[in-house]
Amino acid sequence: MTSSLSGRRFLITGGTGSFGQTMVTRLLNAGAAEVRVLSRDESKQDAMRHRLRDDRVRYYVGDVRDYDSTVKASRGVEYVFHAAALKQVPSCEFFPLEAVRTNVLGSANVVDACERNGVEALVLLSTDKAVYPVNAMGMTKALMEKVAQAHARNNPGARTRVCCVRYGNVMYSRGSVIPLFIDQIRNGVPLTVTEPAMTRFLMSLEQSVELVEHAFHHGQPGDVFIRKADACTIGDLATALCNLFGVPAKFDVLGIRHGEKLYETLASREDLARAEDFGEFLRVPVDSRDLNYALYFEEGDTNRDHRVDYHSHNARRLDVAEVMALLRTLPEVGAHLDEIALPTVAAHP
Ligand SMILES: O=c1ccn([C@@H]2O[C@H](COP(=O)(O)OP(=O)(O)O[C@H]3O[C@H](CO)[C@@H](O)[C@H](O)[C@H]3O)[C@@H](O)[C@H]2O)c(=O)[nH]1
Repeated sequence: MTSSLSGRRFLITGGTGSFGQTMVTRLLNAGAAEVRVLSRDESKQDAMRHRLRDDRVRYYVGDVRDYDSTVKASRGVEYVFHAAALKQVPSCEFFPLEAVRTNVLGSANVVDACERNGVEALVLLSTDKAVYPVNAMGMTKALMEKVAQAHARNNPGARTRVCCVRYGNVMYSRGSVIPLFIDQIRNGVPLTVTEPAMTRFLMSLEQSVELVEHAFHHGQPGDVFIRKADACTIGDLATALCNLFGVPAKFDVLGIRHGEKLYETLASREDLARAEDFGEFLRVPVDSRDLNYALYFEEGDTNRDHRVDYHSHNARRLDVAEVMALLRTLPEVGAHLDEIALPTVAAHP
């Protein structure tokens, strides 16, 4: 990816988040000429500015809900990664219209602004929760995928190549369960496990960035790219963390929260009927049949009946030892482990 990024100009919406910060650093290291960050929170931008100290990064305070913000931020850039979203499941359940405004209408603003400004490629970040969605976050991300696909289908001569990526839980992302469990371990309280048998796909931040890079290089208009991943139960994840920190595994079992599923689906059987398998990645091309009624109603899809969805209950399941090994590879977990391994320095009298 390095050579093709060198000298190019990028925009990352939601650029101060976990994904955004990793992507910004990667683009700078690859020699990007300019990386813009569009986000709402000026203080997070300020913290990032101080941390990076790189003139190639430009900060735009704004909101994807405001079309004007997206037009201004994407003017003159060649590539856009759209990560800005409302992504906490419980809060989207209580405020679904807010999720519609950011995840659906905001994403449509980004698509339209890119097209208007002649951006070459736009990659939108989706989630496994968009497949057979049961919660407002997943439903709005599913609609975001539809907005991207409709742009491709309705505009064969489009200036912007728009595609999506879909992935599962990113380990140690902000507000997610792993940092929460580590806090609970450090505070000596039982871990609040919702449902020990619940499963989730596990992915590192680096792997999510690689997926976006893959889509950026290989995506055709309307594609959805999926990265295959291993899964584990939440009970095993909690046990693995307790084992790593050398504390007994004690849980408070809370029960499933608002809008949660027992397992997540990365690719539906409908996706798999059209998907191309590239080993680590799946490419699901847009269903490009047009709205010609004869074709729409008479030319059915015969290829999906015997397929099984790809979900976190039937994906490769990591056991406790494997989850421990995976957690050890995360720099943030390593830092916590180093901290507790440090010998205590005797206080001066
Ligand atoms: O106190 C807690 C909090 C969570 N969980 C469980 O841990 C798992 C992961 O939870 P969390 O880290 O909050 O992630 P999700 O709710 O699965 O959603 C995350 O993962 C999605 C990808 O599937 C992203 O799109 C979302 O933005 C992100 O919040 C779930 O099974 C939860 O039920 C607990 O057991 N105890």
